[in-house]
Amino acid sequence: MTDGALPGAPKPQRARSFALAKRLWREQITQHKALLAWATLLATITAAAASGYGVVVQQASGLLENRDPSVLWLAPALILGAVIVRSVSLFLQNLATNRLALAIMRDLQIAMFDRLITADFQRLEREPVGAIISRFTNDITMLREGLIRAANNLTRDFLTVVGCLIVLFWLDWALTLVVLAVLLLAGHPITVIGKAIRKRSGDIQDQMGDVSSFLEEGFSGARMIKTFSLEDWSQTRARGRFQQRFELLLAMVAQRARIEPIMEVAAGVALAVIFGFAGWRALNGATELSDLLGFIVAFGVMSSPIRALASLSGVLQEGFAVLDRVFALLDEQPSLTEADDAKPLALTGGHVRVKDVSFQYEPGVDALSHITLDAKPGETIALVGPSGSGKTTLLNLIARLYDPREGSVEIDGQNIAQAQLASLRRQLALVSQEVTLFDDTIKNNIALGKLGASDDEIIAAAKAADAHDFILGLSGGYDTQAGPKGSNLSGGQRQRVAIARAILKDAPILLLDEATSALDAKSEARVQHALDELSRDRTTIVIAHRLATVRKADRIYVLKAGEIVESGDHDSLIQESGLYAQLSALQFADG
Ligand SMILES: Nc1ncnc2c1ncn2[C@@H]1O[C@H](COP(=O)(O)OP(=O)(O)OP(=O)(O)O)[C@@H](O)[C@H]1O
Repeated sequence: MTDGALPGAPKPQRARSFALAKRLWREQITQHKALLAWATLLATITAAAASGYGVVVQQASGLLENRDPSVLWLAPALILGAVIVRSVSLFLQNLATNRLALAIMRDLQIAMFDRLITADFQRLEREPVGAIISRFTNDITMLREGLIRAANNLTRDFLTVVGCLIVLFWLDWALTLVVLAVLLLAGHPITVIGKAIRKRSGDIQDQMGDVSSFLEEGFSGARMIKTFSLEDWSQTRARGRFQQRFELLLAMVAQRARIEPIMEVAAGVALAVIFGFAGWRALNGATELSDLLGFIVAFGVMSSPIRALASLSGVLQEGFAVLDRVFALLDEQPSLTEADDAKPLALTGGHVRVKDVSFQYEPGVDALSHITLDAKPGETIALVGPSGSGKTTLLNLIARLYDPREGSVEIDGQNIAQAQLASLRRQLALVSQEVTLFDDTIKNNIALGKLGASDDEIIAAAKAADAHDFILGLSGGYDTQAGPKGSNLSGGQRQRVAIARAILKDAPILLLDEATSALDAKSEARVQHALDELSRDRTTIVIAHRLATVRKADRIYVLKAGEIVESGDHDSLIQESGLYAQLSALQFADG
């Protein structure tokens, strides 16, 4: 270890920025080679035209000094020529760099979406939806701005500065060295400010994610907030977050605002030096006036891109902070993966066996411990138990949304951890009390059960789910929009649409989380009828809340604190007078 860094220690910021920029270049920017070449060419033309101003002025002044009449047409022509070339190339370059930045943002968004939509369920559950959305909106906007500024400044402005410096050296190398020394002195504080901005920028993006998830939660819980009169409470919470945002952004702006004055002072000092140094030499006859004029014009042209480059360091640091987040997301590895030699699940009847399964969400805390259960083809198995006993977790393990820590889940004798995920999920239909409908037509919502299903198949599924009549009663029939999260439908209607979707899927194994939400008696009867229809001839594992369901079940497993404490049919469990008998007395009292 020559640099004294500890193994595994975070890289210094500069090395990290370099690595991020290199990766962005390799993975994203070079995907658009033609656009990149075009933008660079235009930036070079723009820069050359700008740095040419100094030469034009120097030549024109020389002609004037010699009283050469050609100055009358040559000087304006050269200046106009340079202006026109610069304007046109500036316009085209702006278009090209924006296009490049937008294309990179599009590609990053696609890559982020692909990564997230295929990520583990556990990972998706961990991050609030608002924070995920903020990655696609706020992060990407910041990155786009940074990239456009970088693309413009790093090429055009950097080349302009280089061009001007060449002209300056050509006109007066000694003076140029003095000016450079002044400007380099200003570079140090700007680097320090850039580092501070980078640190804050990461915090700002995290906080934006927090604000977004707060907004998402707040507005999706509008019904609760209104009925509990929680508007004031909500406003207070919102104010706190917006205030925090205000303070974070203000601190950032205060950092950024220091850059301009530093550059202003540096430019002023440089100009003073130019006049002092050059004036002294002009008085001694060592400098021509035309050279001095040319020098001042070239310096003037150079100072605006130098300022832009200085403020760019802040923007770049913000961009790097976001880029860090984006690449960290793209590098996430799913923990739940498909084995290399995974085979499609070959279904013979839909026999589900859970063998000695244990699972933990938090290390050291068993959410499920040594669970063994058996659901033979066509059987209905009921899971019953107090809240938090692990029923939902068990269904999630069967759907392989999580992998068990110990033990295995088998379907028709095949360990699902060794089967191709898509083939496993094809054999399962999950109907949860939390219905997911999209803001699309009812027809399309049902068709998600089997993409490409014919209208006849969709209608048959809706009929079996007892949804056909209510759908026909809607103004647009099957083409009625379900509204955001299905808000145009009633709770019972939403559930029947979800059941129709599961019927259309026609999977041999049904995982059912029975609705506990208060549907009115008529609505509940219809949903129940639809569920009975769905579970016929399928292996059904149901989190049961109704007496009718448990009575009908071939076997009931009673869970308590992640363990199966009793199993058997309704009558035998009642006779045992254990937990089931107690739960049954409480829970199914009405039945
Ligand atoms: N995503 C999670 N992260 C951490 N712990 C979790 C998570 N989901 C559930 N748990 C914990 O695991 C245990 C089992 O939860 P689970 O949701 O499976 O219970 P349940 O029997 O379905 O409860 P309910 O009937 O109330 O829906 C609980 O103690 C719960 O707090």
